[in-house]
Amino acid sequence: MEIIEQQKNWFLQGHTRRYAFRKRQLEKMKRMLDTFEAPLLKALRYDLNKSGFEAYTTEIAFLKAEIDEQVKHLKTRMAPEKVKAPLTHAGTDNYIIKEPYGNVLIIAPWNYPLQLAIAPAIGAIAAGNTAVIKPSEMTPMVSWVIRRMVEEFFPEHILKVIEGGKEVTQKLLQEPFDYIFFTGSERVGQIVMQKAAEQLIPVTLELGGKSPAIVHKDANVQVAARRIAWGKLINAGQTCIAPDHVLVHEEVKDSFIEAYKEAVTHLYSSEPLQNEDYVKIVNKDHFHRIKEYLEEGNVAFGGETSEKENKIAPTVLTDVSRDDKVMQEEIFGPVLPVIGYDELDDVIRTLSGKPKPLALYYFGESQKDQKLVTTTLSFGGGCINDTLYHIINPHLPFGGVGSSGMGSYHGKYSFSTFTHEKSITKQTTKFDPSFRYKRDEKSLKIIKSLL
Ligand SMILES: NC(=O)c1ccc[n+]([C@@H]2O[C@H](COP(=O)([O-])OP(=O)(O)OC[C@H]3O[C@@H](n4cnc5c(N)ncnc54)[C@H](O)[C@@H]3O)[C@@H](O)[C@H]2O)c1
Repeated sequence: MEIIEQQKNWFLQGHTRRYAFRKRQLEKMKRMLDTFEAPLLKALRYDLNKSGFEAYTTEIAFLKAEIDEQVKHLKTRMAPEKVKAPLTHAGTDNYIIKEPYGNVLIIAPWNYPLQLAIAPAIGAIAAGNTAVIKPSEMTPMVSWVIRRMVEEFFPEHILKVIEGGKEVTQKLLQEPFDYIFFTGSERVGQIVMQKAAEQLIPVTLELGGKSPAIVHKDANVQVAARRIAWGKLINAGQTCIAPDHVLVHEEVKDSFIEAYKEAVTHLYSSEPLQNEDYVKIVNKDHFHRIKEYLEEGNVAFGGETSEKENKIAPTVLTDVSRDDKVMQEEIFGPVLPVIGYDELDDVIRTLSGKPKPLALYYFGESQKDQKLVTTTLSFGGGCINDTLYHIINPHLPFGGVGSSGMGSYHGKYSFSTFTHEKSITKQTTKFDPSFRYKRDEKSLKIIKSLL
């Protein structure tokens, strides 16, 4: 593809290695977001019915904060890093060169269509790469605005947006990119990794999964319900780290459901489907997929749907079984199965046997139990007594593990994701210790003592 050749050639000329260049591009990105704020908000409303508040806080503000963070630390992150050396290396200098990979491919999903297309690009550009972004075809208006704004602010040999569906992505996956950053489903993540393997292209995979919330008997149930409702219902549950289902101690199960209902009413009124800021389900296929889950359990509250608007009310399902689809698939919608348990150890045992989720949320006051859950179970990241908040801290790496992904980003982790750390030992020519050239007893003794 011609554009990839252009980006590669331009990269090889060395422009992106300079601090001033990178800083300028990041500042330009921020101006781009400012200039296109109104069309972006409109497009997010059109594709997903995101309110101005939700669209700004979860997409635009997030990106601006990420740009500021990268600019603030850019010089330090770019600089070669001096490291220590063992005595065998007396006289040497040892350092790591922060080398950009080159030409990066970013593939984005539809649920935070702006944030998840641009956040990796911020990291890629900060680290000195050129990039091609493939936004999601499922949110066509947002993708169109992303393409238009990037075209207006960036020459295509630095940053280029290519719109299209899976055929376009598959074509792109045949190109000799130097790095692939994919956000999306586990199924497509496997395809991307297989294609990348053919050319041994390094990848980051930001995938999904069923992220559980655990509410133990010593939890502040009101607070837990409010924070779970908030994290579940932002974007109508179409969030990769949304709590997928709740495992709640039997002693507090009823009070949790009651408190969750109150929290939902407080957030979206008693008729959420009438709330004009309540996010819609992205398309009819997903609408029907989620609606079918309602048949699988007992609707404790909610359950209303509007096919005309593609909306599903916040719903609590009880009496689901582990074989139900709702407990097998990533829900990615506002339906919350609530499952009771008696022993925390049983919960840990059950979760240990499942694929590693992208997030896990534990609610409970005992520090011993908090430690037990967070250190025994493997998951991408999460919170104690909250949901989603870990993703907003740029000092924490964000990413999955196992089936929920590999690699991480945000803040310094974005910079290092798009950077090859090249190790250099600079040897002195002032002396040349002879022990390394000889194979006698004395040399061996010296080497042993130095090591
Ligand atoms: N870990 C994260 O940060 C994160 C963030 C958001 C969403 N997700 C996950 O993404 C999923 C939802 O997003 P989605 O439905 O857009 O994901 P998806 O995997 O269907 O699509 C993601 C991208 O891959 C492309 N694609 C789709 N099918 C393809 C194919 N057969 N070959 C090549 N490319 C293909 C799409 O065009 C899109 O750009 C959920 O599983 C969610 O958990 C993860």
